[in-house]
Amino acid sequence: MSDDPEDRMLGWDESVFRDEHVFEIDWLPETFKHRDTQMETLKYALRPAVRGSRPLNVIARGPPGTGKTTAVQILFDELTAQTEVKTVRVNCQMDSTRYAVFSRLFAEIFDYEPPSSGISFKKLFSQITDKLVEEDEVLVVALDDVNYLFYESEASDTLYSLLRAHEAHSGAKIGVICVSSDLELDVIDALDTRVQSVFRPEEVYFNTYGQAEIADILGERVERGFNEGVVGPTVLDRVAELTEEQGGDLRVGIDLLRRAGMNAERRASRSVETEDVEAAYDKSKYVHLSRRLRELSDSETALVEVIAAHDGQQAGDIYDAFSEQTDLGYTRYSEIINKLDQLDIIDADYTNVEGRGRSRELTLNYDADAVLERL
Ligand SMILES: Nc1ncnc2c1ncn2[C@@H]1O[C@H](COP(=O)(O)OP(=O)(O)OP(=O)(O)O)[C@@H](O)[C@H]1O
Repeated sequence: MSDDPEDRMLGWDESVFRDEHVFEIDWLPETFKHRDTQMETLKYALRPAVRGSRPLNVIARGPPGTGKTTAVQILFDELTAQTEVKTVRVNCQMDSTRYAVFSRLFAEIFDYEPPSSGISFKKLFSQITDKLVEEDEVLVVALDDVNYLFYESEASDTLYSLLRAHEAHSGAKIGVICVSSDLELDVIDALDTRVQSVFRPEEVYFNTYGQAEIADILGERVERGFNEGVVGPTVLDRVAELTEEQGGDLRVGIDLLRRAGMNAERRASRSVETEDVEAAYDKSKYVHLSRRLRELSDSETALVEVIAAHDGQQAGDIYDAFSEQTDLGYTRYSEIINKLDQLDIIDADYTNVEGRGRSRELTLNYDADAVLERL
């Protein structure tokens, strides 16, 4: 083996990382900086629950990766540890219908799944509310990524049932926190009027972090995640800068740090340099895309694949290619297009086509290879 340190490999027991877990997506930060105002409003809204009353409802909005889920998680952990309030966070990407949301509530409240043979929604609903009344419990439900309920046209029914629970079953006390990262979606406006008349939420906005805030927040991860002196201020600033360029989603920064650390180890270096960050950026900048693609159904994934192969073509022509693979009708096809458009995976803009009137042109918002690699 050569003596050149560049050619050396790090031993198994040598690492730039002190604790790699802090770069995992579900790691809950110990300090939650730059979110005091948002946390105060959330606490204000939830305080009645601690006194045994129905809390205020909340809409928490803001771009991806600005700490909305973390805020809810921290508050829910506190409520569970210190009070009698029951809390459930529903991930609406996974549970995107009213029935699925209530099945999740059932499972969390009873500690076992509802019968797999299926029971009517009415029964599911009344078992949950009966139990809350019986135990005199207040339930706070966070509908995380609530925008997915809108994409499936399930939002109004779901919220209506949750918000009217106290009337339908006298005394059931439920508060709702709607979390949305779709800034183009006006949650209240998009609900049926019957829901609007009972939904007057407090609004909490999670603004994008600035570069200095990003560096400050990521600094904590660096301290906990890397050994001392591995990541210097120049590297941290570059990570913060690139994260801001990608819309300020902290996930990009966290992923960049981890990948840069791995790149440094590959070079057998004990410190992370900006070149390791630059090399990681090509992968890290796609964290949004990976996350969105991961949650798609089989037919949605199939359509993304077809669009990748026919990027920029008209919706009608792409449907011809798509229908060779699936037996979905044009209506469902259009719904999937709308969803992919709302998720920013594609653009579906109307254009005038000679002799055919107005038609939608479907283009991927990302490099086709980057998309296909992640499906
Ligand atoms: N102020 C903060 N301090 C420390 N870590 C943070 C902070 N804000 C966000 N994070 C971290 O950034 C990542 C993304 O945060 P989170 O999931 O809460 O964002 P979000 O706004 O809910 O995103 P989305 O809308 O895409 O679901 C998480 O790993 C979280 O720990």
